[in-house]
Amino acid sequence: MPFIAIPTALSDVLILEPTIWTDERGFFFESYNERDFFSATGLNVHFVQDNHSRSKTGALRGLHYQILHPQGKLIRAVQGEVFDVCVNLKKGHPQFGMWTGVFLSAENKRQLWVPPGFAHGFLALSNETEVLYKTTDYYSPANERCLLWNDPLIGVDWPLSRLNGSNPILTNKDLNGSLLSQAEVFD
Ligand SMILES: Cc1cn([C@H]2C[C@H](O)[C@@H](COP(=O)(O)OP(=O)(O)O[C@H]3O[C@@H](C)C(=O)[C@@H](O)[C@H]3O)O2)c(=O)[nH]c1=O
Repeated sequence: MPFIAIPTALSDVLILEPTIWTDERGFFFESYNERDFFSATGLNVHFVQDNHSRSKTGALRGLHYQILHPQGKLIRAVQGEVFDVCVNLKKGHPQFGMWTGVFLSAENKRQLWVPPGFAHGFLALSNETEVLYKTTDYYSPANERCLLWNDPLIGVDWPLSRLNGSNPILTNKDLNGSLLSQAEVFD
């Protein structure tokens, strides 16, 4: 099996762990394979966009989602490490408002599958952290929404102790995210 799917605390959110082939030259692995993704998840997804961002230690991006054009995301770090978080925003779902977080790093090569219907964000834990992710729908600025990263009602346990006393670095958009109680969510 080229990769294994590991469940998380949130239903439908999966950690994918690839098989790594190493030899004297270095390593090789299939970072994405549509057929194996289907075998492991039962999902027939179609990715239409790849994104790549670089972040400094302490950069916190999120928690983002798109209404009307929700995106499923397959996320991995190719340099450094992130704490990657998602929050279930499906109205009426038993896990509505619940979060899970996973460390993704260039070293562990883990990927996180975040289905449509979730807000997503990450905290960079090393300088020059590079994150790549595939999305199932296109960027749609008009539908972009931001959930407040530190909404006490959600209570994400960000590993801020890893920042050695510094505050997370956030954009104005992210500093002004909505509280869950006021956020637009998915029907
Ligand atoms: C997300 C995105 C941004 N942009 C542009 C808009 C803006 O000028 C610039 C930076 O955008 P942002 O500040 O929104 O980038 P960022 O904060 O990295 O946004 C991303 O955060 C993570 C957590 C996600 O889950 C993504 O879906 C996305 O929302 O890039 C695109 O052209 N296409 C895109 O798909």
